[in-house]
Amino acid sequence: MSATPAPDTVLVVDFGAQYAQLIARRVREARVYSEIVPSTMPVAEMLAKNPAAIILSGGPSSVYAEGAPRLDRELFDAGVPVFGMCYGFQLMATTLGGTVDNTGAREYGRTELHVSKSSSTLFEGTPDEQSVWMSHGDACSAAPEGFTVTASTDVVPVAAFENDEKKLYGVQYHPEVMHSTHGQQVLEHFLYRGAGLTPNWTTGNVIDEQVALIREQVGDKRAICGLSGGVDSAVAAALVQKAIGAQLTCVYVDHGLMRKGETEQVEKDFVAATGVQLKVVDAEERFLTALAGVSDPEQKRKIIGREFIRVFEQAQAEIIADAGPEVAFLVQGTLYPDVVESGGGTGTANIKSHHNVGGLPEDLEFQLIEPLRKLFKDEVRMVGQELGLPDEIVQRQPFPGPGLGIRIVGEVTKDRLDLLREADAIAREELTAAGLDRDIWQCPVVLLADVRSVGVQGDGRTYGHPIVLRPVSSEDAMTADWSRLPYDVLAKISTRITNEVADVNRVVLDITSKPPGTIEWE
Ligand SMILES: Nc1ncnc2c1ncn2[C@@H]1O[C@H](COP(=O)(O)OP(=O)(O)OP(=O)(O)O)[C@@H](O)[C@H]1O
Ligand SMILES: O=c1[nH]c(=O)c2[nH+]cn([C@@H]3O[C@H](COP(=O)(O)O)[C@@H](O)[C@H]3O)c2[nH]1
Ligand SMILES: NC(=O)CC[C@H](N)C(=O)O
Ligand SMILES: [Mg+2]
Repeated sequence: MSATPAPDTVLVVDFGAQYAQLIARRVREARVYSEIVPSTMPVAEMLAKNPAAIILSGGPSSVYAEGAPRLDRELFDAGVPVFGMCYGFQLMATTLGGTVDNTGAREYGRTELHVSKSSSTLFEGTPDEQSVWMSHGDACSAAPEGFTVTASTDVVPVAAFENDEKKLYGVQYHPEVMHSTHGQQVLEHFLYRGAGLTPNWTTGNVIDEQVALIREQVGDKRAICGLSGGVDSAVAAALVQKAIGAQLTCVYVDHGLMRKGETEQVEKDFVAATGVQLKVVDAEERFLTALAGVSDPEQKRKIIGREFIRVFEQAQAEIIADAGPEVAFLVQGTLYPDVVESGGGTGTANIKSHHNVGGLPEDLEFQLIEPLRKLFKDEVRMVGQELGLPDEIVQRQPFPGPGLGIRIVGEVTKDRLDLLREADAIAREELTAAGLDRDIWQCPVVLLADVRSVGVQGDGRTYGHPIVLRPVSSEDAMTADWSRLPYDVLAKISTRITNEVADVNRVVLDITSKPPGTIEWE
């Protein structure tokens, strides 16, 4: 059995850009399949992938500096359409004989672009004056021979160029960010007009392709899937179930770090929607014992990651003991950003150990099945919808695998978890009642267990803990902004938490974007 042929692929070459993933997403939004490769990959290897087009990302280096990442000229002579953005644009310029240096013409942020050739491939049908997002200190002062300059700004004479004959295009700005008002249109012009691609990639293709692959991989063995109630594992499980039906058993680990009502919800919603076999493991004592006395965030994360796998192994043994073929596979809801961040990117720093990637023990007894590892969250939601999962599952806000364990700043204890569960339930209830669930990406509720402050309640002195509300808006959790929630909703949450949750006498709002803050506090 063979899977469907690989779709036309656009390679996004990552020069250490903040936005390489965003570029890949925007290409997919244009319904063309894209993948990210590091700029250290030899050009021959890139071309061997037979890309339909190549996009060169931005990056922090200066093209003229020693040791700056470069590309073999062969890439531009191979007949593959190329679109350079910022550093990629500058690299294309210098490699092909143009001039780039530090002219003092720096631009950061919103900039007015003057389009001089609106009939060009990239700018056709876009206005002569448009807002674009710039972030550069170097500038191109002369385009390579054979290129037409198609746009400028008040400070840079060459802000875009094209060589239609060779299918080479470049812009100094960042068309991938929202603030570039016609960015998506320009990108689509490159893909459809420049590279001649057809917008036909859909998440539907992914389902057929993965179902075929998984059937082939699993054969007549069995698989388990860690099911958290979250979107990723629910969609992964539904996809694998479509492929191998009853050969799949889902395992939900109640590690005592879940929110109020979560276990019941998984049992009710997911089993009702899919009819999947579900094994619920009560592992609260095991996790809380392992976490006793630990307050360092990374240590907590590693302990939780390790205990998860041990529970899956135990479940595996129990399922095998029930008779039937070997349980050889572990299904995970790993997404593309997880994969890129844990090694694919160029020199990305390790900010937090995520329990399901990188944190897996060396002696893992399972082969992994990760059908979503090429997809972004919004695409996973689309796959879920196509698989017929209900909105309550597909549109759920993300909740981290380590659960409330990383929302208690300080040691994790049963009492503190119970307290936080109450506060979290109130916040969620009020946000839902106010109809705000779709407006926010997620709203962590955090207990500062080692902080106390003085309060007055019922004419008496209190010395209680603060609760932090962290509502954020985001597209993919890579960057986020704090949500401007209506004051009356915040007031209601604050009043209810301080009235209803013992030992909490203060509610504070986190108004930090990401960066510099992350979404979770630990
Ligand atoms: N309580 C749990 N029981 C079993 N597996 C879990 C549990 N929590 C997390 N996992 C596993 O870890 C993986 C990663 O968790 P993560 O929170 O990133 O994804 P998710 O919960 O499926 O989706 P979402 O990001 O929407 O919360 C899940 O896909 C799932 O396989
Ligand atoms: O499954 C998970 N395991 C983890 O260890 C983990 N840590 C953070 N998150 C979620 O990831 C997103 C980004 O979070 P941060 O800004 O805190 O890094 C947010 O959506 C977080 O809720 C996790 N999810
Ligand atoms: N964002 C970028 O790609 C910047 C490119 C280059 N480092 C500059 O400053 O001009
Ligand atoms: Mg989750």
